[in-house]
Amino acid sequence: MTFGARYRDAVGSRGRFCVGVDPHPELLTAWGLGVDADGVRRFADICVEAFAGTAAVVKPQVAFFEPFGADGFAVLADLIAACRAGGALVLADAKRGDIGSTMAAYASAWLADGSPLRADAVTVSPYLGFGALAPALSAARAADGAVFTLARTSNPDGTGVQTARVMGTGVTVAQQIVDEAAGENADGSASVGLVVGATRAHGLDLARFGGPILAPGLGAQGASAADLPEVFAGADTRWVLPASSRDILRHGPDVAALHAAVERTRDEVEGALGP
Ligand SMILES: O=C(O)c1cc(=O)[nH]c(=O)n1[C@@H]1O[C@H](COP(=O)(O)O)[C@@H](O)[C@H]1O
Repeated sequence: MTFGARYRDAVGSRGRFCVGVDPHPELLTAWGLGVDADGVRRFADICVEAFAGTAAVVKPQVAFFEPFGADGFAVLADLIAACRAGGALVLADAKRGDIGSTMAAYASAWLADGSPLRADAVTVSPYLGFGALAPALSAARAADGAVFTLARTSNPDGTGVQTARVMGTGVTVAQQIVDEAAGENADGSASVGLVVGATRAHGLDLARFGGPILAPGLGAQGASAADLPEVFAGADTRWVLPASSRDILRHGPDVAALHAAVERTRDEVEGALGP
């Protein structure tokens, strides 16, 4: 079953929302946990309980596990496996990007069967050239998984480079990434997703893009569900996947409150985007 089919099933039954698992040190402390591997493990266990059976997509932010070394990666591996076992798709937010031969190794870590970190999808950065992502795209297809490539990020610092014109064309860097990603999805597999922040007008033509569009920025970065129809006017909103981390996680460590926050935000998103 292609990633596209699995994705449609997940959002069809659970709604369009991606919850981020970002164990910031401040959140660990606010949850009464230590800023150490044991604290991250407890944080992850609570997130599994609250999200694995509810959210269509769970997105662990790898950066917050890395400071704990091998112990942090062991927690991450268990979180990924438990969320997948609970029926959520897992998008590992690792933002990998390197020369092609190195991308193949990254892709096998996050997408190959048998890897301890095997997720359904991984975020990648196309700024060593979209073509450098080719081994990751092949690995994604082989695994019925996906890579989500940054296009127009939610942070203000990205604007200069992402809205620059590609030499010899009138097309922005971000639009060229969208167009190349759309070409990869022409086979209908939806094995390439985009990352387009929900925080502002992105200036992209997304009309021909047939794959998931991760839209981070809800809550802590200022975007709201009510902004989504305008920001994603012109896109096929069935593919838009709004995401939030801190605005959900601030309701922890109470499992019921976290669960309710996901359902509430998902309902707001579904209401705003419409069928
Ligand atoms: O790829 C991402 O998920 C991402 C892309 C982007 O443009 N902006 C962005 O905020 N993110 C990630 O989405 C999460 C946002 O967290 P909150 O601001 O707490 O909702 C973080 O893990 C970011 O690394």
